[in-house]
Amino acid sequence: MDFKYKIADVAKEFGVPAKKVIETVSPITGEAYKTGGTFGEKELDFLLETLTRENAEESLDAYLASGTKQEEPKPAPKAEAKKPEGKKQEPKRENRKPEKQAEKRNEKRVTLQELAADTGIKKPVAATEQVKVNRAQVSVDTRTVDVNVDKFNARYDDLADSRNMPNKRKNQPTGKKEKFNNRNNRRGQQFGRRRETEAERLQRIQLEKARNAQLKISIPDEITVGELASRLKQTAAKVVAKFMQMGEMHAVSDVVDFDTAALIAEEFHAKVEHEVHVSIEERLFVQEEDNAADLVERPPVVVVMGHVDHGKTSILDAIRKTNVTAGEAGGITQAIGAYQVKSGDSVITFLDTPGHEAFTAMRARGANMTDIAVLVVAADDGIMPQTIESINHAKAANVKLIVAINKMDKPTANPERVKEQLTQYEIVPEDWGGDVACIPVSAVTGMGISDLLERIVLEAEVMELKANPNRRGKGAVVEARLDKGQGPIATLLVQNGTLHKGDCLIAGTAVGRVRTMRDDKGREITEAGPSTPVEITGLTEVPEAGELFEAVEDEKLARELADKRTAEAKERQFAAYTKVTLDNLFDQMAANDMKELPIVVKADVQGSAEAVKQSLEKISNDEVRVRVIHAGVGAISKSDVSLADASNAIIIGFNVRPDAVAKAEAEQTGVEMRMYRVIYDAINDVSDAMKGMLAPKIREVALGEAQVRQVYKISSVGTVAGCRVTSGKITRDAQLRLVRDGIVICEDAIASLKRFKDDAKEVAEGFECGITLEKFSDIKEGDVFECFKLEEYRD
Ligand SMILES: Nc1nc2c(ncn2[C@@H]2O[C@H](COP(=O)(O)OP(=O)(O)OP(=O)(O)O)[C@@H](O)[C@H]2O)c(=O)[nH]1
Repeated sequence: MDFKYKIADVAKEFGVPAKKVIETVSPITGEAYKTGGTFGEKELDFLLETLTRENAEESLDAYLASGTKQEEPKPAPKAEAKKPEGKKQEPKRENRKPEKQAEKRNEKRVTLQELAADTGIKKPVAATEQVKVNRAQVSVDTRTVDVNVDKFNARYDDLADSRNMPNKRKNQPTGKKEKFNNRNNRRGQQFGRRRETEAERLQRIQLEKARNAQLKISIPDEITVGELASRLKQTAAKVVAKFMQMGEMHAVSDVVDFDTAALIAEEFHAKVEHEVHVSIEERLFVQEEDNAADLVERPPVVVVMGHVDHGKTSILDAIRKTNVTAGEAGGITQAIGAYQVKSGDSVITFLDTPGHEAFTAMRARGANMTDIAVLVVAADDGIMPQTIESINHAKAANVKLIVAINKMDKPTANPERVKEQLTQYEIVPEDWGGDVACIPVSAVTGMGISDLLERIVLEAEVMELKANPNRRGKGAVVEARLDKGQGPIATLLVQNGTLHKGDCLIAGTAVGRVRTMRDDKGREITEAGPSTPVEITGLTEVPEAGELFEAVEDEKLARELADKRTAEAKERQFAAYTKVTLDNLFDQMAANDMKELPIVVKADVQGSAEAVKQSLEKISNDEVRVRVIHAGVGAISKSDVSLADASNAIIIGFNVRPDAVAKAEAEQTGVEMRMYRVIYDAINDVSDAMKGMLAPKIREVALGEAQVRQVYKISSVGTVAGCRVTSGKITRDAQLRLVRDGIVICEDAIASLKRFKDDAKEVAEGFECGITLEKFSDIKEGDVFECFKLEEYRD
């Protein structure tokens, strides 16, 4: 910024006539000035320079010595020190010793151009005009104090680097004139004050910091000692020492819980906050439990199971028909995989997914939709393998069981036999003193169907099934498909809350807004309460049956969660999902606090299945209870694998093999299947696994075969078999099995293996060798040596 100064003011301040100011400046700049006019900084600088030189002291020593001179008012500028030019030169001069100054005080003629260049004035001036300047003498004449230099120099003060100031003062010669000192003192005080203020300010800030900066740290549920130390801004050693003072020994890598860490942190006077990690799920889904006051009764959700051809579909049809005749509007146009029927004033929701496979497959995905399972048993057929499976699947899911003894219209119907058979599977009918309702029905004649419905309603009342309709809808996907026109269509069962048209929901990795919503009769509806099955469109992709869904407020967050789930699913594909296996049982017991080992047993005959089941259940110990959730006969099927998958069980096969589908399913789901031929081995393995001592499996690796061509008896060595290696190789450290006419005679180790007279490590195919065995000597010509080694392996 270019400052303008009034010439009259400048003259006044410098104590010289305005005319002199003009006369001094004008020759250099070449401009004409008026007394009442103004000029800029450069002119002022030049004026200062000239006046300073004119009033310069001959000798600084003399000047310093002349104490009285200080009183003499001199019309010299004294603000020079603050002018840029003066600033540039003054420190040089001040730093010089007086002698040096004297040496250098040679007068020198400086041309006006030089001076102008010095002062930064570019305007050409007459070369002849010369000003007598003594450069070495450029000094601050501080004797005149009348000049109000601050007026001109305030901006320099502001710009002045306070760091330079102390030096400046330090370099000031002592014994200056009083006024000089005074002014300097004043300035010194001024700067001193500023510095003091700065120091005070820093001190104050530090004090404040110390006071307020009581360290605030957040500690998660668990934290390592090292991490705690770093959050406390302490060394780990100090924190460990603090633990020791409190009577706890911890290493830096040890993990301590929140309470312990908080105690230590408080010892360091830190303020502790509990660090809570909020997952997307926690932010997205309603976390509060429903208030008891908000809960209202909801219809029971029922599924029908049973052996093939015992009449599941027929019963469901009969139920629907009963309902239609009862005047249900909308007719029989049941469009979706779940529907509601009325029994009296009550409503029952049926899942139209007959069979325990679908039921368990859904359960495997986390959906526990069913409250009651109707077990259909044909009165003429009695309990069949799939009936047993159904019983076990229902038990594993902990659902209420009602038995429908079907085909009662048939003359061969024998309900009593069915009841009797049921007791073998711990299902005791009511009329035999148990708690399981057995309702005789006929899907063909419709007999007993209403009794069955009434019974379902009764059981539901006892179960006090309740839900809160005044919350965002959540539930499970019953089934889903892709429609060419409408995109993904999903049948959902609302389990709690109310789902509205337009709601945003997430089901597994599928997100979207409910575009259309239809009930089980195909009617458009706008909202669906608890236990209501609906068919919706609007999802981005087809969710899997059994997937849980929930309506959410934040669609963006829901999409984020869907992405996260997709990524997790991919990760799971790569990292094998750790299912319980006998190999990892012990670790899983420790890590997951396992209290129960569920097992599915399959055997060749019922007798062995029962025997295996009982023997296994007996080996329960204090930590883990072995529970056989299903013991069946026949090859291991897909249904067994899905049951094991849903219940995190292992499968034990006794004299049976898995079928191809089950094998593939087990591989995919990571369900362990172990096959045994001896019950004792199965029992041993399970009990060893429970103790964490499961021996590794051992298999035989065939190395080669050799045929005995000749037998020599040598007194000092024993029996030597002269052999020819017919396949593979014979190695010195391997085991040998002696086979004679297809019968294994013995297994032994090789005592010596020689090629001619030399010891050999191994002999390859086509070569001859001499073999002696460690124990067995009755070797005969024509015997075959099978060479093998045993190898440990894990599945
Ligand atoms: N007599 C008589 N026959 C019945 C009754 N219920 C079902 N059936 C017959 O039994 C056969 C099988 O019935 P479904 O309803 O298909 O049996 P399901 O259990 O659903 O069979 P899957 O779907 O193959 O598992 C059909 O031929 C029915 O007509 C009944 O109460 N009485």
